[in-house]
Amino acid sequence: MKQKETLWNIMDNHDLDKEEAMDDHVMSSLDTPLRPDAFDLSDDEKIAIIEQHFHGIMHALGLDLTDDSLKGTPARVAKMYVKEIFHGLHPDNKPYARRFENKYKYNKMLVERNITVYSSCEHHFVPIIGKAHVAYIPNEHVIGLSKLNRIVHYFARRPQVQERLTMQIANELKQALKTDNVAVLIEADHLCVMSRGVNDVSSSTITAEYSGLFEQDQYRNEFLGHIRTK
Ligand SMILES: Nc1nc2c(ncn2[C@@H]2O[C@H](COP(=O)(O)OP(=O)(O)OP(=O)(O)O)[C@@H](O)[C@H]2O)c(=O)[nH]1
Ligand SMILES: [Zn+2]
Repeated sequence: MKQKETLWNIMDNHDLDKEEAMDDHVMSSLDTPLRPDAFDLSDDEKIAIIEQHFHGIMHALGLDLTDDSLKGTPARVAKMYVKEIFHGLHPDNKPYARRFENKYKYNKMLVERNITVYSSCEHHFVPIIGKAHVAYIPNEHVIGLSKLNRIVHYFARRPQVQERLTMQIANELKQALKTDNVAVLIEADHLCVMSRGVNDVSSSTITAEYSGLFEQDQYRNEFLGHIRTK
């Protein structure tokens, strides 16, 4: 049972029947790679372990951890990881997007653009900073505007690659809105490209996912037109 609960916990799909989901669940490439025991520890237990390890990293770098300014850093970093920048690893922190009936029968495109993306590159653990633009064409349901931002923020607050972040957001929107008519475009700067390695401060990365009606040029172009308008 413990194992089953854990499998359920790592799933991002809140719409599936729980038992059915547990029976059917196979890790897909869309899932953030997590161990089955990922949620066996409490946040406080995780913070204590990370603090200890980060202390070790700073020590190995030769830093004096008795220094006033440095001594609190391991605890600060640990708390920041668990409670802030990797907050979206835990399904309990997933935003709940209540569906409302599409009473007005609005059947055109809704675009939420320039949603701030603060994420972390899973290869180097440095920031990815950018903007997400999301759109949908409703069927029977709509959700609150802020939930679109919250869904982006939730998936961004994980170690990520931009492609998977894009797909996870698109997938969640499809489930939350009960429609395939979803578009997600992310433009972002990767600090791992800008501040180290290839040291290119002028390049940026664009990823996009289009499904349902957005696979058609007409809708895709309308979406791209909206996000380009100032
Ligand atoms: N596809 C993809 N690659 C990413 C993303 N973020 C970082 N990377 C790349 O992941 C790769 C990791 O490759 P490695 O060769 O193992 O890392 P590295 O030696 O630090 O590579 P350099 O950055 O080229 O110095 C790098 O090319 C990064 O630019 C992302 O969101 N998507
Ligand atoms: Zn990186």
